[in-house]
Amino acid sequence: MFLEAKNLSKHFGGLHAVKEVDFSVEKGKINAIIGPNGAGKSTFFNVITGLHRPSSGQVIFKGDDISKLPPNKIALLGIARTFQTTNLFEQATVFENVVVGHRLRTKSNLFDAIFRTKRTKQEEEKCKEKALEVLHFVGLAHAAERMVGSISQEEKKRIAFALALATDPEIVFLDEPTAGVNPDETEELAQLMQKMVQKGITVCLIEHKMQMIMKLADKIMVLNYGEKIAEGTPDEINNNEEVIKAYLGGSASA
Ligand SMILES: Nc1ncnc2c1ncn2[C@@H]1O[C@H](COP(=O)(O)OP(=O)(O)OP(=O)(O)O)[C@@H](O)[C@H]1O
Repeated sequence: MFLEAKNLSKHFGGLHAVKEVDFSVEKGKINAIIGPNGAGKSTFFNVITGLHRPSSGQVIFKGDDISKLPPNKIALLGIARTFQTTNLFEQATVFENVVVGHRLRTKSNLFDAIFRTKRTKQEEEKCKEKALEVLHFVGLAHAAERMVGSISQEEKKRIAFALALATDPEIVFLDEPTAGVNPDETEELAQLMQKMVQKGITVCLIEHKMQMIMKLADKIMVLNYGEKIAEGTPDEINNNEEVIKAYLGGSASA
């Protein structure tokens, strides 16, 4: 098993945001989590990526229980994530925003930094190379020196992907990666996710855009009031009575 949630729950006081969810992320595939607003999707991501400790249950990555590890340790294992609202530095360049991603993999300490040791210089070079590589991958190399404040929403989404990729992940968790962009841009970001999978990275995303997710995902889990109500291929989800009742017939947006 690659990455697996086992009987995972997260409570906030009396509120069961995630309730006894079993889910395994398929390696090398596009895995999607859908569900109405407040269904627990982001909380599920937060528990898996270490932002929240689970109330009960486990997260197993390549055989090890990672449910009590802090986010930086989880990221070091090769699990990256993006957020719904990407917190980028608007007054810095695209390059400067992305270069920090790979610092996760560096070992320089305060001493190295103060005395600009060989190790620091080599590691800084590596971070710069990595930033250029991932900006190229996401199609933003030409915009490297532009200020983030002056670029489009779609380009900001690409920066979020680049930042996650700069950590050298095996799996990326993308929280609504196409929110706030138009249909053509949505299609381009979907292609970028496919390109990530072709590169050997496993993708797990939260998405509200149903048409897009039905075309893109290999596997879908549906959450409703914190509980998994269905799991399967897009076809299986499309034809699932409980899903239609809880979600597709209700607040879904195209
Ligand atoms: N830190 C928190 N403290 C208290 N309650 C929270 C916290 N985070 C989330 N919740 C609650 O948990 C429930 C699930 O929220 P969550 O954000 O995970 O849902 P979601 O499916 O991602 O929703 P959306 O699609 O609107 O982003 C909601 O009722 C929310 O108000």
